[in-house]
Amino acid sequence: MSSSFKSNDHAVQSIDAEGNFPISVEDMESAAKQAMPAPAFSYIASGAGGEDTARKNTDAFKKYSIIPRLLNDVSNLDTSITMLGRIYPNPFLLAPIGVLKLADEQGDLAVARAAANSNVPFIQSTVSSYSIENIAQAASGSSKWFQLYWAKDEEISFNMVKRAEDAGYEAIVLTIDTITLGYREKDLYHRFSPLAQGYGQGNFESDPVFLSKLEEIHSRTIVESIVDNINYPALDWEHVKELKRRTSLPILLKGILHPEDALRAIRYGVDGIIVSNHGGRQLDGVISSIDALPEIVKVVDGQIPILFDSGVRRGIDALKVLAFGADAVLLGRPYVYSLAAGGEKGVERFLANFLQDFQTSMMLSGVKNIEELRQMKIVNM
Ligand SMILES: Cc1cc2nc3c(=O)[nH]c(=O)nc-3n(C[C@H](O)[C@H](O)[C@H](O)COP(=O)(O)O)c2cc1C
Ligand SMILES: O=C(O)C(=O)c1ccccc1
Repeated sequence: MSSSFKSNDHAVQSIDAEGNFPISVEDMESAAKQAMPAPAFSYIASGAGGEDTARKNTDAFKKYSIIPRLLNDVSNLDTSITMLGRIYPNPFLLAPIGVLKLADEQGDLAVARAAANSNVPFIQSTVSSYSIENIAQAASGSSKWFQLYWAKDEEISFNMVKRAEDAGYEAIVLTIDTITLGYREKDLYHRFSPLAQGYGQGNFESDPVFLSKLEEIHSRTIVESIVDNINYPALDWEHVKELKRRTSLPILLKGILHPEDALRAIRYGVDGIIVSNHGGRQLDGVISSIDALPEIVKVVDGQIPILFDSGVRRGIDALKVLAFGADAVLLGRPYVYSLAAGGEKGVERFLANFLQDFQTSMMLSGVKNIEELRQMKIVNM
């Protein structure tokens, strides 16, 4: 029960003496709320505007149902997928989430280690609390991707992409829905900006290109310069072309909601898309991610991988995403709550529970591998 996970001096203590940890995401969220100052918790949990889209993301899952097949010997489950020329043991990745030090002093380092120990790739944010090199070292040998917020001064972006390549990252995720930060009423009320407080500068304070530019503009602090750089409303399809010229890594676009944009991504030679509304944190009033998915799957027609996030809370949600024909699922807020509630061990617990929930759901749906799962019957009733 969440009530037994009271505020803690250090997050790891919220796994109590008996080794208990919250099971449901709802209880993890309560534990995280108790472990963090109110503005920080609210930053993570809330959405933009009236939070209608954030609410819809989770609600919309409930209206879809799976129709299971039975008597299909599911004693040997295979949860692996092949994507972008690699085999991944699970159809899950950890969504890029910035400023993770808000939840735990070890931030991304703890998450990257837990992800590595759980065989789940970690997507590192541009505005992570620790640097690409720190994280590569903390979780060496594991699968990692890099998420890019295009910088106004593009030499900074290209250098970060190069650093990710050098550190062995496997793909670049260009986030296209955050050309300016969403209008987040709760953060405005709390006057809370984690970037301004220095939680998101791991990749900048370690970047020689960024630092040399900073010296050119003496009046700017690191923080002012980061904020100025990642606000980039000029982002356009031409930048996608340019990014393709600059890296040999696969490029995925994160934040696709319109089928025409999915098709355009294919025309521009993009390697994959992530159907996402940023967890309802950007434009309130946009379609829920799961409602956007089926039409996109239809037009993309298997040409490139389709990944998905926003609203996945349980194994059955992930099952529905894959049943609609997506290739992989990104987990977001739940792992941040588990980090705040229990540090690195908390994230490991959450991932173990989530994978168990997912595998149980697969078995009870009568599918033994992800290809069978993607053919499963899903209805809106
Ligand atoms: C606190 C927080 C910070 C985030 N930071 C980033 C980021 O730096 N880059 C990015 O592409 N998405 C970021 N996201 C969005 C996530 O990648 C993902 O799209 C979203 O969390 C999915 O919704 P869900 O958490 O409700 O499942 C952030 C989300 C949260 C909650
Ligand atoms: O809060 C977010 O959703 C996000 O993407 C972000 C953007 C800038 C800094 C930190 C997080």
